[in-house]
Amino acid sequence: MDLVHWGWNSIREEEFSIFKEQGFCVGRIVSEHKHLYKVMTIHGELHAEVSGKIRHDGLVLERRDLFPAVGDWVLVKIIEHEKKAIIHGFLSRMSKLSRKVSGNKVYEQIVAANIDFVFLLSSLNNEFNERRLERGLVVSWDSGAQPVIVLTKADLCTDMAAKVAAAQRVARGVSVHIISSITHDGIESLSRYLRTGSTIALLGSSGVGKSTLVNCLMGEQAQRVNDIRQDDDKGRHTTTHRELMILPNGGLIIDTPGMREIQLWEASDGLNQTYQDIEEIALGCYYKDCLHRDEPRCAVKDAVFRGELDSDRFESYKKMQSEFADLSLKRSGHIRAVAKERGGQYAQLLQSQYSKKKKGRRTLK
Ligand SMILES: Nc1nc2c(ncn2[C@@H]2O[C@H](COP(=O)(O)OP(=O)(O)OP(=O)(O)O)[C@@H](O)[C@H]2O)c(=O)[nH]1
Ligand SMILES: [Zn+2]
Repeated sequence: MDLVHWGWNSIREEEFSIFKEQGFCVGRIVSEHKHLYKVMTIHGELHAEVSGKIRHDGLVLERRDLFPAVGDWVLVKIIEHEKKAIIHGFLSRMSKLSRKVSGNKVYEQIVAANIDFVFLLSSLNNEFNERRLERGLVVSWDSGAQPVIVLTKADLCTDMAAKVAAAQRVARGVSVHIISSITHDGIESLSRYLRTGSTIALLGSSGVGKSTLVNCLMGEQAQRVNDIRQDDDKGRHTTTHRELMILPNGGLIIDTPGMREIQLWEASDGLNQTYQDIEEIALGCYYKDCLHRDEPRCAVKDAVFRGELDSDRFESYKKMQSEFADLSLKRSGHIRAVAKERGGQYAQLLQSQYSKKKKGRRTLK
């Protein structure tokens, strides 16, 4: 098995060399289900579980970021006679698509790691929504990967020009592709991203056509099997299909269930990158830390008033700004609660997990 097709390169090799000396084998997570993994290694695909230490630190210390995600390069020790592997850690993440876990908990859930491009899918039929595209762009930029807007179901669209213009208004420098996975129109234009070893994650609401696009790109090799039941030595458990797949013409694609809902996790570059126009106008606000709400001499509100900035776009920006502020508050509350319940040491660990992402990122102003 040549891992180059799975995204392995000289930078990874260098990082791995020290672990190699320690007897570790390396592999890439191709699927995950309830902390049971499938890992692609030079020996082929193996079932894997995390080590007791990762499980302990991840669950007891609530360090969810220690669990590997689809796309991660993991360090494993292979148990020959059991045909399985134990994951002891992973190589640094070049990018990660994160969201908040559902419910009241304030944990980061990593849905895909080490991605080069996020294909942000939006269908060109009645579900088309500029505001949703904006949210998707914020999340995509925050991942550290390059977003690409893919407008699907072109064959069902009757007002193409208006919708494409709307998408381009939102895109601001991000490439927009118009495709139909049924007629194959526009599919060829995506080939520039599908280079050997480059990883693409698909992001988009249920029904936008993610699986159909995967099938289309996979061509005749398409083998999307639904969840299957498998017997193994430990009894029956559910395994999922592969979520990281190699495309026949090069490139890898990730399609996981976690990519249906676009949920914010942390304010960082994403908001700035998506709303560069607002950031530029805001340079003219009287107060340096203007939130463009009740402050006097606010250039952004003036621009909306003069009709130079779309008010819906501004509202969507403000809404996400509030959501991020709310998340930040919840995280602080959570850290305080953890400190009270378990002591300062655990709280510090949690704090470091939260602040790790902030490093090197621009704040709003
Ligand atoms: N006409 C047309 N239909 C499409 C196209 N792409 C997808 N569809 C249809 O849209 C429906 C949903 O497509 P899926 O590929 O299952 O959507 P999905 O994004 O994977 O949905 P989830 O798995 O729920 O997240 C299916 O009935 C597809 O046949 C397209 O380009 N044109
Ligand atoms: Zn302002």
